[in-house]
Amino acid sequence: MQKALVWLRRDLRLYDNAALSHALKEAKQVWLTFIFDTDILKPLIQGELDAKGLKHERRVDFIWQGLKQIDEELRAMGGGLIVRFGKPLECIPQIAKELGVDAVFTNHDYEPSAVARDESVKGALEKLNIQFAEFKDQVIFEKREILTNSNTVFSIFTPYKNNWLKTLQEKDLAAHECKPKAGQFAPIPKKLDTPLPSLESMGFCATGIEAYLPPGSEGGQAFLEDFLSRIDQYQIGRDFPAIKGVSYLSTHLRFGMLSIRGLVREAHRRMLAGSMGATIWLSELIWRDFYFMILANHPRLAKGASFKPDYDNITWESGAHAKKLFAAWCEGKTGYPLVDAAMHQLNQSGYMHNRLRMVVASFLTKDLGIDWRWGEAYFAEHLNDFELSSNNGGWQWASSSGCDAQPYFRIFNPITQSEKFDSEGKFIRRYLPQLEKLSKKSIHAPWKAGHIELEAAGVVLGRDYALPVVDHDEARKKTLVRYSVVKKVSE
Ligand SMILES: Cc1cc2nc3c(=O)[nH]c(=O)nc-3n(C[C@H](O)[C@H](O)[C@H](O)COP(=O)(O)OP(=O)(O)OC[C@H]3O[C@@H](n4cnc5c(N)ncnc54)[C@H](O)[C@@H]3O)c2cc1C
Repeated sequence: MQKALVWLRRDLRLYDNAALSHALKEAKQVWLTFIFDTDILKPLIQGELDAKGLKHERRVDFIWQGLKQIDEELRAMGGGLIVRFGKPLECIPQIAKELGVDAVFTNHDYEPSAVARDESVKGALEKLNIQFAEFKDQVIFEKREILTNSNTVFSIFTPYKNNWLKTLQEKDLAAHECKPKAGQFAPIPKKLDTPLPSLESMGFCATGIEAYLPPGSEGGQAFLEDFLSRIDQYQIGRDFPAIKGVSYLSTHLRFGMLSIRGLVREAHRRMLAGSMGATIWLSELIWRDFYFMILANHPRLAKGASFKPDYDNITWESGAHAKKLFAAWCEGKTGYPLVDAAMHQLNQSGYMHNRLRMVVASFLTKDLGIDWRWGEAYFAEHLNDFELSSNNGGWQWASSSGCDAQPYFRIFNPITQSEKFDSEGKFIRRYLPQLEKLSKKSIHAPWKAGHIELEAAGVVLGRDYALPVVDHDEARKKTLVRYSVVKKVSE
């Protein structure tokens, strides 16, 4: 093949990239492109805007900085990245035609809307006699590669994981070599060689995300190295949000700035060498594959369906009261410090620790009685690492409607969760400085503290910090009644 175009989407790296590797093997000249999709980005420009009318959107900034790195790397090798702000269905065939390529190479995306987009782009390219070649890249095993003995897809994690581990071979983890020959990254023809569209020109402002989340493969690699020095203790620290126990790699993984094969290779090797931390971490990476597999096989989940249809019979709170409770949850004003600190972490940084995602999701659905879909949508808007498959999986796990979810009668107590996983209140103090002076006993439930302690700590409840919006014990009883419809339907 003479010429190929690689279309980058959620695989923003120039190493161990399946589509790029195949293109470099098959074509004499290779170009790369990325499209800032107006169908995805335009709806984001709403709500609060800055004085220039620009949206503060960390993910767009993070992607933009990652692309800048790729462009610089490619230019150093004689090529460059062709970046457009438009509709892929129009841009990809147009660029492919102008370059005169024989094929467009890309990696699989499993979200139903992306699958539909790729089908249309493929159709448009076919009309131009241009091949569309797709590859597995962002997971180890996809779609129907891991099946039960009766050839069905798994819906329970542990047997899926066991089968996944049994199936795994060295070739599944081998890196896709991406070594261009001299001149193989072809210079961009003048007509197509426009500068990277600025964030401003697309309606976004710089967010400063790079200060705490260095973008690109370089940033991901630095985070990975830091984590590998701690991985053996992962199982000890991973549940405690105040300590640096987890990898913080989810956003780099989300945008493919790191290769999943590289991460699994590291974890697997260390697991075989006896590291408990690596064993548990590998399990988390398998959860990621699991949820991708679930979404690929159950696309209805992207349309708001409960995995277990019975759960669609639940009547959630509605009306002005529900909206008020939801606003308190979003703004971190529920009066439950661990929940509120977690929501502040999300709002301030775009990240929330896994333990806290479980706590706040349980609180929203089982303490406030609010539909998990509201929480799912809020996370989708605010998480830097937002991934439809894992987010949906996580919310349906917490609300009990998901595959392999926690039983509906298991209701996290936000106070005991706080006492157990933030016993000193260090995480709470970081995000709720107004509670800083409360004792480690009172900080989990300030309304239980005596007047003297509150006064000494300078806290007036209802002024400096919210009074609890619900009583957990009462909410728990209400939830058991709310979920009883599920029990009745299932019986
Ligand atoms: C309600 C809810 C919503 C969630 N939404 C998302 C989301 O939108 N995007 C996302 O990547 N994860 C999501 N998760 C899973 C998990 O919370 C994050 O992956 C994790 O907190 C990211 O931090 P980390 O990279 O430090 O994780 P680590 O603990 O270091 O884990 C390493 C990697 O394993 C994967 N992983 C870990 N836990 C899970 C899990 N439970 N399910 C699937 N993959 C997992 C992630 O890719 C993560 O980066 C959600 C969990 C819940 C309960």
